[in-house]
Amino acid sequence: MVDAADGRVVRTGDAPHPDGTEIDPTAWWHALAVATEGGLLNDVSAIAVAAQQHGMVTLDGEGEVVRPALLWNDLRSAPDAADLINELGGPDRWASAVGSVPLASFTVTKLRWLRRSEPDLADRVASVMLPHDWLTMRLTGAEPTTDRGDASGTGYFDPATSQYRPELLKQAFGRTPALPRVAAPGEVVGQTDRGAVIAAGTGDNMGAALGLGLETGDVVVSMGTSGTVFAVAEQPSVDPSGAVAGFADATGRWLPLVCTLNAARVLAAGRHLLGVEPAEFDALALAGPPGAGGLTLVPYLEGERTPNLPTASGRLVGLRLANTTREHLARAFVEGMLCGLADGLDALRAQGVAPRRLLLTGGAARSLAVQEIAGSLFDVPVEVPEPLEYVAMGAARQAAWAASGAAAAPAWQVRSRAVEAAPQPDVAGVVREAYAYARDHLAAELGWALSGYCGGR
Ligand SMILES: Nc1ncnc2c1ncn2[C@@H]1O[C@H](COP(=O)(O)OP(=O)(O)O)[C@@H](O)[C@H]1O
Ligand SMILES: O=C(CO)[C@@H](O)[C@H](O)COP(=O)(O)O
Repeated sequence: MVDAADGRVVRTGDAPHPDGTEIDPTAWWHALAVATEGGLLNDVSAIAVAAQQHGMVTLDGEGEVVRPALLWNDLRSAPDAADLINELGGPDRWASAVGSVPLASFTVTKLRWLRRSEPDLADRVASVMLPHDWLTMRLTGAEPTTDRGDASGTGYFDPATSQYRPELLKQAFGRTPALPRVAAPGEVVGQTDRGAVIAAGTGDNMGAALGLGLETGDVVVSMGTSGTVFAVAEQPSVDPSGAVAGFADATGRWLPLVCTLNAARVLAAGRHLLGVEPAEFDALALAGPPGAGGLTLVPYLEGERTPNLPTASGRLVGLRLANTTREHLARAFVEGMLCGLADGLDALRAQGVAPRRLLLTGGAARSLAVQEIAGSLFDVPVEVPEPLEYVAMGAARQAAWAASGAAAAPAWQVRSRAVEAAPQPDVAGVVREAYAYARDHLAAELGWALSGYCGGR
């Protein structure tokens, strides 16, 4: 909860999300009740929901949930994604139709999986929506709505025209269930019982972009469960390689974005391996030499989405007597995670994004080792915004915008601190070459050639 005048945080609440990649959406409703216990929302004038993108919430004709929602990081629909790409005539056809090449995260592939694997349940589906759409509908008690930003992660919405592509939904699912109405940026879509206005809400990355007040030249490197690298753009983007998803943002612009499956939890795995807490892990990583003495981690611990290697596992290469130390290992985990995101930055550049500064966000941005090593590894100045939940800040800013009835979101100041470590192109070059070599070998063993990915680095 923030003060609409200046974006100052007044109160916060939270509730945990269970592990796993599918969940009954009612758990989100209960989590909202826990997070707002004690009347947190009683005197608010406006609310918006920002939530993880993609996913699949299916409802029957009575509005009841048909099956647990599949989340963005559920990879069971990877073969369905490949089928859909082939059926339409290749990745470039999808990129031109909906701005993105559908991977297992995208709703359209999950619907194909449902039709193929659970046809009886598929037959019961009357409407399909996204996590934030469902929660918003529960709050308004009215017709379901979505926004351009989240809709652009379905695979059946064209962010360039802001129109659904029902023929693509039909191709995937055999018919076209009802879809939420796409609300305009800043629109009021309903009211709570207490009279607070409800804004359209959006996907989490669009929320973070709004919360951070992104401007041209800003690139966010977000390290939460997913790793995302994104920027606002004045034009839609189309990347047939599939590395960059051409999403819409929450303001009427676009949000080219690269998403990896392996970010903060790679560091958690490193801490677990070494049996240390975050502060000690950071100290170890900073004590390890740049390049970790030739030790390289390709961090595909959850399979990977970008590059599209859903069956991959991680790989640690270059072990020698001299580098088999706790310091080298911790350093290799941080560098491996950041190299995956640096590849993402290259993919954004290939789409015409010209970064002037990087903003590190997400839970892992709290790590001093991540901050310092990012400062030397990336070839753009790095800043760390003051630690806030920027997805929630974006939802709040959208809510304040809707309540104001103004043409644009209110201007709130975002404070950030420059990371002092300067880019070290020579060191970064060596680290990234070693990473690219290990990454490409891993991909080749899985039968994939990544030539063209990130400029063939
Ligand atoms: N100091 C830290 N160092 C490294 N990782 C951290 C630190 N603090 C929190 N994290 C990690 O951040 C993650 C949560 O980040 P968050 O951005 O909230 O994720 P989500 O994408 O799930 O919203 C957790 O995996 C947690 O381990
Ligand atoms: O799929 C994407 C972006 O396309 C993810 O960024 C999800 O939107 C959610 O990520 P976490 O909040 O769980 O990290």
